[in-house]
Amino acid sequence: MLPAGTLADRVAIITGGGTGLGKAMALEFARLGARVVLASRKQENLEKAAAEIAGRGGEALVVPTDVRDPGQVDNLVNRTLERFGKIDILVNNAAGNFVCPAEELSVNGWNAVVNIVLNGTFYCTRAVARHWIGQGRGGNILNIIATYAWTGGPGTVHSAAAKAGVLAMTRTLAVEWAPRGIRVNCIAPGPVDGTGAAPQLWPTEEARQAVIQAVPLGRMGTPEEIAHAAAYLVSDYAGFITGEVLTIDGGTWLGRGLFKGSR
Ligand SMILES: CCCCCCCCCCC/C=C/C(=O)SCCNC(=O)CCNC(=O)[C@H](O)C(C)(C)COP(=O)(O)OP(=O)(O)OC[C@H]1O[C@@H](n2cnc3c(N)ncnc32)[C@H](O)[C@@H]1OP(=O)(O)O
Ligand SMILES: NC(=O)C1=CN([C@@H]2O[C@H](COP(=O)(O)OP(=O)(O)OC[C@H]3O[C@@H](n4cnc5c(N)ncnc54)[C@H](OP(=O)(O)O)[C@@H]3O)[C@@H](O)[C@H]2O)C=CC1
Repeated sequence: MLPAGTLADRVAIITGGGTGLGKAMALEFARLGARVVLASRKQENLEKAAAEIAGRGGEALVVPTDVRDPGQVDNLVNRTLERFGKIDILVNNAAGNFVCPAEELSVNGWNAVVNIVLNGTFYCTRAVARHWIGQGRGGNILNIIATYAWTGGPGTVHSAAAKAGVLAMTRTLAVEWAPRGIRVNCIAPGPVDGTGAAPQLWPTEEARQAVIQAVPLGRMGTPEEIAHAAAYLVSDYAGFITGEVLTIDGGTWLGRGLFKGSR
């Protein structure tokens, strides 16, 4: 666990910050001293998370935002600057997902997920980086992807394709903006319990157990485990890391040996 004060005086925008991993990251960043800006569509979720942060002595600004709309993203950046005067960290965490055979996926279904995950990440990234570059200062971007960005993800072609795009965006911008002092990294979580993923991806206990069976460490991850790693990557401790993917999946994407490693 990083010491309190690690993110002192930092201002962090976290998309999808009202629930799941986004909320866990917001709580952890606030514990470390950051002021956090929570952005997603549902004000009620954002307000609840902000109240929890305030209850622990932190400071959170709520800006209802649909990341698919570049105008709303500009508003997010402007509201953050009005309130805090600067931005240090952007976490592109917002996502949508559901399981659907590719041949049955509608054009709207494809667009709904790709627009949130790939386009939304670009709109937020561009808006924040334009500010940084205009000010001649650096910053930190963390993108939340998934291991099927490189393994493929049967049943989730929209999300897998979009996350692969975000991975390529991360590596591209890490190099393009390194001379600007902007670091760009990813976390690729494996299955994590207690978030909005559950009803979409493992809606029954049977489905959940089937997912756990695929994890060499034999359990799902926790939102807090992802949040601790996220805090490290956006902190000065990770100052020489850019363009990287930190996989936190209990060994899942590596698969199993044929003769050892079976549960
Ligand atoms: C070997 C096993 C290894 C296992 C390893 C597991 C690792 C886990 C990896 C997980 C990686 C990623 C996880 C996540 O991203 S979790 C995030 C989950 N959270 C959410 O999805 C919350 C937000 N979601 C939403 O807002 C919605 O679900 C949605 C994405 C659909 C967007 O909402 P919106 O209101 O904009 O969209 P609509 O409801 O109007 O729908 C748009 C079109 O999409 C079609 N649709 C919606 N749901 C489904 C479905 N379940 N099946 C098929 N189609 C669907 C909908 O019908 C609309 O299309 P049409 O207009 O054509 O009808
Ligand atoms: N949980 C898991 O097992 C895994 C999760 N991930 C990734 O982790 C991240 C967080 O997911 P998780 O916490 O599990 O799920 P959640 O459903 O809890 O989080 C998704 C968040 O995205 C927000 N969101 C969705 N659409 C939009 C939009 N158009 N504009 C702004 N915000 C939006 C939602 O808020 P609202 O509805 O208010 O807009 C919600 O807070 C995602 O990137 C996901 O792909 C990756 C691998 C595994």
